[in-house]
Amino acid sequence: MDGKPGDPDGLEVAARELERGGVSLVVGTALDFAGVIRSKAVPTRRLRSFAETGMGASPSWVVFCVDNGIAFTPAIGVVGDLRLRLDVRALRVIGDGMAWAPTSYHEQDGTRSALCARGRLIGVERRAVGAGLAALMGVELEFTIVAPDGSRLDQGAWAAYGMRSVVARRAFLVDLARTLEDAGVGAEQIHAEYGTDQFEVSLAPLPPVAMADTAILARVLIGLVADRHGVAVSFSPLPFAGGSGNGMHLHLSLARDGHNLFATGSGPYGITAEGGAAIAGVLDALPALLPVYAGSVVSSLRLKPGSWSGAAACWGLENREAALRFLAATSGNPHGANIELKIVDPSANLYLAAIGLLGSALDGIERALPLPAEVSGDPAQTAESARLRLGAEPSAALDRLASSPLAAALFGPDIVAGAVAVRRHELTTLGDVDPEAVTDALRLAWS
Ligand SMILES: NC(=O)CC[C@H](N)C(=O)O
Repeated sequence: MDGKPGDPDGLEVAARELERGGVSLVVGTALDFAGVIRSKAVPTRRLRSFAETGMGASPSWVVFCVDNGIAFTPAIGVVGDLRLRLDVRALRVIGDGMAWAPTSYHEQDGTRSALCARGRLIGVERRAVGAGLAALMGVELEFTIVAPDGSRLDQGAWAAYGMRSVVARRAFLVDLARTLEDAGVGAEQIHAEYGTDQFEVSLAPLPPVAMADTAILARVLIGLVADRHGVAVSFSPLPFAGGSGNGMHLHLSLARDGHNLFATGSGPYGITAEGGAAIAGVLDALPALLPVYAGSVVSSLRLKPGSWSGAAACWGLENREAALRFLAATSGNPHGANIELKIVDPSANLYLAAIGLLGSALDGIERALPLPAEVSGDPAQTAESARLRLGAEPSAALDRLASSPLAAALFGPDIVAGAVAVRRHELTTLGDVDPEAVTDALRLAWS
């Protein structure tokens, strides 16, 4: 759209254009630390106000929990008011009379809030640029179609990656493809996954903030289209106990002066010294950052060996059991060499997860860490499999996040305390509940 922040007349003009185009409601989304998409909406006439003044939101918005409880911390209480400001540069018309844009949290004096995960990711992206690195990130969104009440749909038509699965859900998929195209999301694939009624939408690589914004838009649209077809979607990391998990795998490529750090060096598969250091940094930080990537009470149920969720703290070429799958530069890989963090799931706050991945890669480069040994087979079969295992002790992982100097540097102490508090709330309220009951309770929590 034409209106730019600081161009008030432009925003007034843009609002009138949107109204003429049938847009009556402008919705801004914000992710809380539990990974739930929260929103504020205004009549289109109020576009400028949403972008410039922002709409009020209590600081507690960032620590809302999956059950809508609030995990207060010493710094995040009932007093105070933040302003949610719409980033109109990312605004898209999404149909059904609505337009959407991401928001950032600001203080009342206009400065960006220390609790704003999106603002922090903007900072980390700038840090990469300042270090002479071009970072691109891609994301894969897995989800499961369910009945509106969260129960299973008819399963008779399902085959893993099956053509008959596509035929059975074609009305939804065709509408989804068109809706994603109309909103400019840039989906690269829309396909049936392994689990019953599980699908995946993968998005083209973008700079980190744009990637996270676009992924949230895609999730909103997937839910909107599902609703049009009388179904719902589960973005739970494990919708049904004993079934297939939903990942939100994050890809990262890094280039210096146009040279891909994972393809133009003399290490294995062409990995450069800096590329190896980036891989080492990401792996080194994994134990501490795990709750940022896959921290919900159902995430630990997904992170099991043999589920392609990458539950082992290692890397390997095309290794789907490794937390970091390495994708080499080949003619079959149009986006070039990159690393895929497979442990990330849809309960993550994607801004925080992107900060973790990019920030720990930059940390590895700054410390010039050596590339760790590759694990080329199934990590569960190696002698050190117990040491590599991720996700087994969620409470200990929260302690590691709370005391991690890297996490404090990347996210700031207030975000770390808030992120730990929402996950502790889940462990306290649902940690002892059996897998059937907890997957039932949270099936639609991230929808
Ligand atoms: N194709 C795949 O890689 C499946 C991934 C798996 N669904 C997960 O939980 O991450």
